Amino acid sequence: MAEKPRSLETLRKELDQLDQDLVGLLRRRAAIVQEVGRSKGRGGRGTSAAPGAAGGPGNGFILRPGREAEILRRLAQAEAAPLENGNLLRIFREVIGSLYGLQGRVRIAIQADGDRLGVWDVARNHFGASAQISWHNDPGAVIGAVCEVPNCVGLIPTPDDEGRVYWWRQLAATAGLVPKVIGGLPFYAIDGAALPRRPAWLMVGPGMPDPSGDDVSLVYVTVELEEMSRGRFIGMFADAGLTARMVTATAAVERGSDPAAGGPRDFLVEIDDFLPPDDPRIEAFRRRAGEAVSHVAVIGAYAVPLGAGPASG
Ligand SMILES: C=C(O[C@@H]1C=C(C(=O)O)C=C[C@H]1O)C(=O)O
Repeated sequence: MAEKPRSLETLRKELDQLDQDLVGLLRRRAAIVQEVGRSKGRGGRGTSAAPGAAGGPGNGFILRPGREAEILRRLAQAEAAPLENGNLLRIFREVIGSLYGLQGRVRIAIQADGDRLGVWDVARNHFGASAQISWHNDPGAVIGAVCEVPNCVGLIPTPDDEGRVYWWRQLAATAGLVPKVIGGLPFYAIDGAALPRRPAWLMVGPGMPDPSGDDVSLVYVTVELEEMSRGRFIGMFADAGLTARMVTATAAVERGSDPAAGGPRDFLVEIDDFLPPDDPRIEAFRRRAGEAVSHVAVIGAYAVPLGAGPASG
């Protein structure tokens, strides 16, 4: 005999009970997040990050995109049907974002001088509806906010060959508080669409990020040779055991020299792997390049977005 369909009243009672159960689980999660916050405040990092990681050891920077990427990757594998996976991820992003406040106040500084709607959506889908967003006209202002405002994360469009604002050079400075790239957005797509491997926006924070297990590092190099083809440059990384791709390079004119005269240029490359600043392969690259390069610096890393296609270029 077929089971008698349950009445609307019974089904709703069951939903009410499940909602109560979910609240109980969220309360438990919130209590643990508070404890993590206290541990960071005591100087514990609560993560297995490299020295010099986000905020510097003991600084207690709240937001750890590497750890969050790990969480989301695990959830993306969870059996959620009939709930769609993108919606599950969105719910958990809201859970994570709404609990930041238990550790302290997180702020998001975004560089957007034109259309704000797209990046607003990206930021809200990631940091949640309670995200405190401020807008800035140029990357320098975003980097300034990251340096001055506690627990502030910057969002700046990923550099490309079109851009003529070389803000990423600031991340290779050798003195003072030097912000680093700590992640990229969007990290997931609610509708399950394929995301580009190189995210459209870079997250900037006050120190090196935590590794997430599948990362791309960004490396800054000043090239002294006038004649340095991109191919030869990338080949020197390969000789050091690193898979590098060119992101962009400064124009000679930006460096205040005569473009016709050539001269040193700053290159931004990305490398498949998480590179701590003292990775021996960076030292190997430096030795291999010799006098051709004068300054090499890891300026951060981002977690490869969920479901991103293979690297190109
Ligand atoms: C709880 C932590 O702080 C933040 C909140 C997280 C969470 O809610 O799971 C994860 C990483 C951090 O951005 C942590 O560092 O583990």
